[in-house]
Order: sequence, then structure tokens, then C-alpha cells
Amino acid sequence: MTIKLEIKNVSKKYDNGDGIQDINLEVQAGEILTLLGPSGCGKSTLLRSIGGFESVTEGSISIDNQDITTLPPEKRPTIMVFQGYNLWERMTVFENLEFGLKLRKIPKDERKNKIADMLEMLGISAMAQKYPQQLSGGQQQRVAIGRALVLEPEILLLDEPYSALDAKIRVQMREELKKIQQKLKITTIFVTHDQEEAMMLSTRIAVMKKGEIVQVGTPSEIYNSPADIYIASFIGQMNFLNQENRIIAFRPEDTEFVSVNENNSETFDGVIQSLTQMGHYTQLFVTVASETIILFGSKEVIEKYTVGSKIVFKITKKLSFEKEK
Ligand SMILES: Nc1ncnc2c1ncn2[C@@H]1O[C@H](COP(=O)(O)OP(=O)(O)OP(=O)(O)O)[C@@H](O)[C@H]1O
Repeated sequence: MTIKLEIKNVSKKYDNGDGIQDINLEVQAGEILTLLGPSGCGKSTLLRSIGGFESVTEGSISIDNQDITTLPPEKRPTIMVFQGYNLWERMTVFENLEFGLKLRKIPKDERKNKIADMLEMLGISAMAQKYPQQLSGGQQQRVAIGRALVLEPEILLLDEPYSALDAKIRVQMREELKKIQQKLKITTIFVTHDQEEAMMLSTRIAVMKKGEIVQVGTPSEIYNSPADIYIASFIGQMNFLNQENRIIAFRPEDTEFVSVNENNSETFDGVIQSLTQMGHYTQLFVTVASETIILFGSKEVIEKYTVGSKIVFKITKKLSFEKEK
């Protein structure tokens, strides 16, 4: 594997004390690495630091073993797509894509060919002569990505590119991005606070909390072995039960209903608070002592139990965390 981007001990402190601290991260050539975390955890600050839109307070950033820490954005082999796309409204789609190529003094015929290929790949060839405001959100988003990709950056930086789109288009755009990324094998860093989006798109995910990276791993590593309670509660559906000095965590799918309580540490009694048919499965809210958890059952469960029924369940896979002091 080739390391494309190396971030070493990077900190960025704003005057008010916020920012990111001691970030260490290696991004492999050709992967989609997602920076995931709640609002304000420092994802955009890190992305902007990689793109050169933020000067770091400490540490170094290298791309292909070249130190780029102090280079301005236009001297870096990165292109960033911002949240609001920043398309030029007085230029057609074609001109939006052509602008950067002109600056790079690419000859006219070559520009035309590159743009035609890019619009074709993005499925917006018919929009070439339209203006951004004549396009849908999804189409504008494709133009923004096309404008970045046509410049053939070494690394593509995407800051919550789908936040303005509705849920259905979002899913479609993710699929498209994944396809394009696989075709071009372009190293991509993607920022999102949406864990489902991160799980679906990423080769690896870096989970951030309060300005730091707390875990880096593949989606399944993060899902199956979250490093702490914060990550466990952030990714997917997770139940927690307090035990003496520990907290056990388990996913709804890692449980099964049993008829008797064997009185071991895996089996629990609960009382059903609600049952909802979710299509091919039933979702149950259950209280165990004073704590509420979510369980999944088969479609038939809804016929066997009612609200207020006692239920016995066994946890087939669990994690255990020390209580935070
Ligand atoms: N220019 C700035 N000046 C001062 N503080 C800033 C600046 N930009 C960001 N911050 C602060 O730094 C922290 C990290 O912000 P950042 O925008 O990187 O987070 P984020 O994870 O990308 O959040 P969001 O998802 O809301 O964009 C926040 O506390 C934010 O208020």
C-alpha cells in the first residue's frame, strides 16, 4: 500500500481555544477516508488544513512524501468541494468546468474533450449549456464534483457534499460517488456527521471527538469493535446496560428470545413497553430494571407478545466498557 497523505502531530488552535489537537493520520492511495463526528468536533478544520485553507499551528502535512504544510491551496495537489458548492452563477456548466483548465493553460481541444468526458461520466452532458440556477440540487452537486475532478487532483476533499440534498437523492449520490471513485481510484477525504453515510462510502473511517481522532478503522472494525462508549453509541444502534462497575453494550441484532432465564450473565428479564412492526421484523422497546433498550424480533413476535408482557432474552455478542469516571 502506498501512503498518499501523511498528517503528523497537527494542531490548529483558533484564538478562542477551539480547534484540533495532535492529529496523526495516514491516508492510503486510492481509498475513501471519512472524517466522522458530531458538529463542532473539528472535521472541517482538519479538511481545510489539508486543503491549505487553514494554516496549522503545529505539525506537518505531506502528500506523496512532499511537505506541503505551508503551501497555499492552489499550490497543493488537492481540490476541495465546499458544502455550498460555490458554483459560478454567471457561467454555464461547461464554463464552470473549463475555468480551472484555462488557468492551467490546457489547450482548447483538450479542454473540450476532458469536459465532455467528465460530463458524460456524471450523466449531465445535456446540462452543459445551462446555468447553475437552472439545475436541481443533485445536478449542481455533480457539477461541483466534476469541476474538481476535471483538474485531476491527487486528493479530492469533500466537505459534507450532500447536506443540502434530500434523503433519496443523498443515497443515490453516494452510490454514484462510490462508482466514480472506484473508476478513477482517486484518493478521497470525505467529511460527514452522518454515520450511515460513512459506513456506506468509506474504505476507512476516522472518528473524531472534541478536536481529536479517537479511532481509525474499516466500517466493520468500527461497528464490531468500537474503542469506547462514545464510538459505540455514535455508530449504529447500540444498547447499554449498567452493571456494577462496568457498562455492557450490545446491538439489537445480537440477541435472541429464550423461554427461561438461566440466571447467567448473558440472560435478562425485561418488560415490553412497545412493539412496532417494521416490515420484515418487529422492533421492541423493553425495560430491564430501569433501563430501556431496543430489541429486534421476527415478524411473528408481534402476534405472540403484547405491551406489558415479560420477555427473556439472551445476549449472543456483547462488549464491556469501564464506567467513565
Ligand atoms: N474560524 C474559526 N474561528 C474560531 N473558531 C472556529 C473557527 N472555525 C471553527 N471553529 C471552532 O472550532 C471547532 C471545530 O469546528 P469545525 O467546523 O472544524 O467542526 P466540524 O466538526 O466540521 O463541525 P460542523 O459539522 O458543524 O461543520 C468548533 O468548536 C468551532 O466552533
